[in-house]
Amino acid sequence: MAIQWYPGHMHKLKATLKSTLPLVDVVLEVVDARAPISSRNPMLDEILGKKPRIILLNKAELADPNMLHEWQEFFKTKKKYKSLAISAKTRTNLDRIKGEIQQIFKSKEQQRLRNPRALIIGVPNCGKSTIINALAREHRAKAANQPGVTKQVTLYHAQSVDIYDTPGLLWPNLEDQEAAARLAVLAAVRDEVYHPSEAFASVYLFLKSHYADRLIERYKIPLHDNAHDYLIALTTTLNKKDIEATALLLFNDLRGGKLGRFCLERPPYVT
Ligand SMILES: Nc1nc2c(ncn2[C@@H]2O[C@H](COP(=O)(O)OP(=O)(O)OP(=O)(O)O)[C@@H](O)[C@H]2O)c(=O)[nH]1
Repeated sequence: MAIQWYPGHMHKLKATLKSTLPLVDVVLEVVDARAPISSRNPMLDEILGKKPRIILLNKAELADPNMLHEWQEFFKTKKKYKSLAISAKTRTNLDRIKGEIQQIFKSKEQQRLRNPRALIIGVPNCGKSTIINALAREHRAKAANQPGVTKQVTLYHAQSVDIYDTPGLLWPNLEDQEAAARLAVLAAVRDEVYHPSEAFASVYLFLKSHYADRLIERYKIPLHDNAHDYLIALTTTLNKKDIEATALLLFNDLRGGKLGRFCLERPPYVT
């Protein structure tokens, strides 16, 4: 698969975070609730160090509720950060983000002098801008360049919290091909950079073991042992041009909720 890691990005990420982290009280790390590990950059742990962090499992309204619950339990066991399942689209749990930020900020001396400051970070398409818009509503204001902060960072004054945005800064760990495939299915990487049939092959067994009934109900054909045979059969049934077109159609059905709420991975300790 042609999904690749871009080496220059880590250097830029480290440099930008080095100048921005001292300015903020908390980091909001946004992940996709349907693949919370694949949509994280594992090096972020090391770079963020001890900075208080809240992991936002966004797009929760699209995620399989049972698996989402497993993920929430998983993140609860991690002492390093808090976690919240949210939906920027349906505005679920957005007030709790501000509540959690304020709790972290409470221990700071400056609390009466200024708003808490949060840095929002996450891989492309995880929903950062939508979250900022939803949090800020009519109070949103984009500030000019901040001294000492690279141009990569923008400050928004939301109501009762200031949010630093980092567009295009964090890239997923695309060296892990399985994780990259999940991101491809979730539209977190551009369609041109991968072969849909290969991405589908990576998620097929997971879909087959957890969502077989939904696939059968929607496409009315039995599941096959391997992804390739299944795609060939489905291509004939749906009268598509080739298996790439069929895999893309399937992704669009998944992304559009036509196969119901789903996740593409479970916490490591769940078998
Ligand atoms: N269903 C659903 N869609 C969401 C949610 N949050 C964001 N989206 C959608 O996800 C897509 C990406 O959202 P953005 O806010 O642009 O994501 P971003 O992280 O700022 O993306 P980059 O600018 O690429 O870094 C958009 O189509 C949003 O409408 C959510 O909670 N639920």
